[in-house]
Amino acid sequence: MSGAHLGEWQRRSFDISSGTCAPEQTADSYRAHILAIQYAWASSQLSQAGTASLLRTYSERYAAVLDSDDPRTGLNNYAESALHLARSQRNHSDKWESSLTTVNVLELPCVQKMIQAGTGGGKSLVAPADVNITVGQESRGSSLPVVSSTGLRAAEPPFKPLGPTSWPKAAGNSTFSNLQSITAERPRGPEGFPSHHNSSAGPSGSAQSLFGQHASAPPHPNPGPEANQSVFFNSNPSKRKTFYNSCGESGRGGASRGQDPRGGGTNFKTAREQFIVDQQKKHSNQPQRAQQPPGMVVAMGNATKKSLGANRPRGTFSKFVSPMPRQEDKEGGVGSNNAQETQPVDERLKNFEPKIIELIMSEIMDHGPPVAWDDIAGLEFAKATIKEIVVWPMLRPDIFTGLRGPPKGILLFGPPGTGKTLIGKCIACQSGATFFSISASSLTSKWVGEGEKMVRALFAIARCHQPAVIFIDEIDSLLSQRTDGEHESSRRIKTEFLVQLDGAATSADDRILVVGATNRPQEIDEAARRRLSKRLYIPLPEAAARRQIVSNLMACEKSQMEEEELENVVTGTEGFSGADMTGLCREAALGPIRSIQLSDIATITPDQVRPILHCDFQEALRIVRPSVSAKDLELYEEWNNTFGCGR
Ligand SMILES: Nc1ncnc2c1ncn2[C@@H]1O[C@H](COP(=O)(O)OP(=O)(O)OP(=O)(O)O)[C@@H](O)[C@H]1O
Ligand SMILES: [Mg+2]
Repeated sequence: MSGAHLGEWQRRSFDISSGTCAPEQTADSYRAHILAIQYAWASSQLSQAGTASLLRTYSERYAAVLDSDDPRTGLNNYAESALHLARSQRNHSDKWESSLTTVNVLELPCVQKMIQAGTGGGKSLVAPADVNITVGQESRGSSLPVVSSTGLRAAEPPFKPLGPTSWPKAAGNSTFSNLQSITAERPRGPEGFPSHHNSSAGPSGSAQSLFGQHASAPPHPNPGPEANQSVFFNSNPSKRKTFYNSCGESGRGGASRGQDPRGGGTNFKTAREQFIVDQQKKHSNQPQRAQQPPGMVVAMGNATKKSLGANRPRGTFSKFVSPMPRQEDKEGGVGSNNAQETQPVDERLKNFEPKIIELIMSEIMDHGPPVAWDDIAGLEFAKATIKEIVVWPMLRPDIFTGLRGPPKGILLFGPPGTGKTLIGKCIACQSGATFFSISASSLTSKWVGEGEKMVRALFAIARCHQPAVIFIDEIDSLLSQRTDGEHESSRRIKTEFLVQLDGAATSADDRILVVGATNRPQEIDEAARRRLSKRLYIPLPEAAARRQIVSNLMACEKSQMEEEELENVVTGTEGFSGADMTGLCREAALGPIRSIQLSDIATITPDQVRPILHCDFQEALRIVRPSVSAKDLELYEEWNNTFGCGR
């Protein structure tokens, strides 16, 4: 042996004999030893005699560790699994009596029918395709069909009195197939499936295993009492119980186990099946977490709105769900297990850390109250453009192809409080696309150093859930001009974002739209500006829009205002943003409360509160001022004239 091998050998021996190893480590070391010996022999480094002697020594030591039932020195895992197997064996002392008798089998209408068919020229009752079934063998010296271990016993030919000649010529398999097919086609009911059909097939002896496997019929996905009425009428209660247990478990755990034709040995389960069964038993009494919370899928025409984060709904309207995985989820509870099985992780996401995918998913917008286009006052041009480039292409991708293809990036810019975020919410509700709402600050600050991974994962997930809209509020903080002094990590995020945007823009097949919103369009990097090719100005609301905002808000309150009074409010709010208008209405709504005597405030009923009047608005107008200055407006107008896509 070379010096290197010898050194390794000695180190392992020392590891084992040092006495500080856990039994698992000792067993591992011995296993490694044995492998090394085999390897050395295979590469002619050890003689055969030496190999045999070493193997014997180490195999014995290895076995001693495995078999010892002292938990400090041994694993005893063989015993554990053997005991487990022994425990799960079915009870053979469970007496079984067949209720099949010669007489009652012959009385079966299906048998009668078959006999008639047989005597009537051997015409088969079923189409040949239906007869392609696995059935028992023919008993020697007789043309009677018999089922071997899974059905009628060969030792007791049940139709003896008739004699072989009374049976149709179609011997063996097809004859019995007829019996099976007829039985399967008969209407189910007590007389259709009498208790005669008792089986020795063991716990999994469902109707199908009783008669062999029907190849042309798919297995019942959820074998239940209805699908297995032959057992329902089994006279032996403990047999029935065993059957139902096995059926229930196979229905949930292993898809086809209930139809296992192996008969007696079907109690065997793989470790995974056993685990699932154990988990089901454990959780069967616990309320299951809703698989699909309300609002998770909203059908929009022929498109579907998937809210991926809806597994953990947020917002004031939803129940609090802890962000920490629940114990049963950790344990691989039934719900989570099923969910994992039914929603396999997309191939394209396999290179991303689950933590990052989870973070992106949890960032996906929870819509809260739905926003309709009519809820957005004014902004007619922006709304029409967005409908044209977002909603319709999402709904009719077949029409919006080639030059009509929608842009891959939109920028909504304008003064604060003009409804940019509101438009984002509306797109979420109305487009029928998977909507990702990520605030730029969460990408830049929350996971320092993870930012570019997040961006990559975000686009990868969006690609898996097309059509998708990625809405990035305050996009200026993500895509501001790159400067020399900026932090390396934010520069990397920007670069990654631009790369991804380019990818989304260049791939014709991808239906991913990035919508950015900002009130600082000047700060956006020129490369990003180019990629957000449709730049829509969201201006301050015009008079009609301001009127609509006030009317909409007052419609929900008790108010009394004449048309001229409303007009007066509208003219008095020139330069107000949508948010300012909302603020004004809130202030005015407090007017009636302020007019209540302090002594009455504790006792007054809601209907005794007077309606909101014009004077309340006049009062409110003294307090609420517009938040956007004329100078700011000029900047927006200028930027719009230079880079905007509006009229
Ligand atoms: N056009 C509008 N129609 C109806 N309500 C509006 C409109 N614009 C603004 N609002 C009201 O103002 C609130 C704030 O609007 P929003 O958050 O969309 O503004 P924003 O443009 O995103 O502002 P910021 O640039 O500061 O983020 C909305 O919740 C809504 O109540
Ligand atoms: Mg906003």
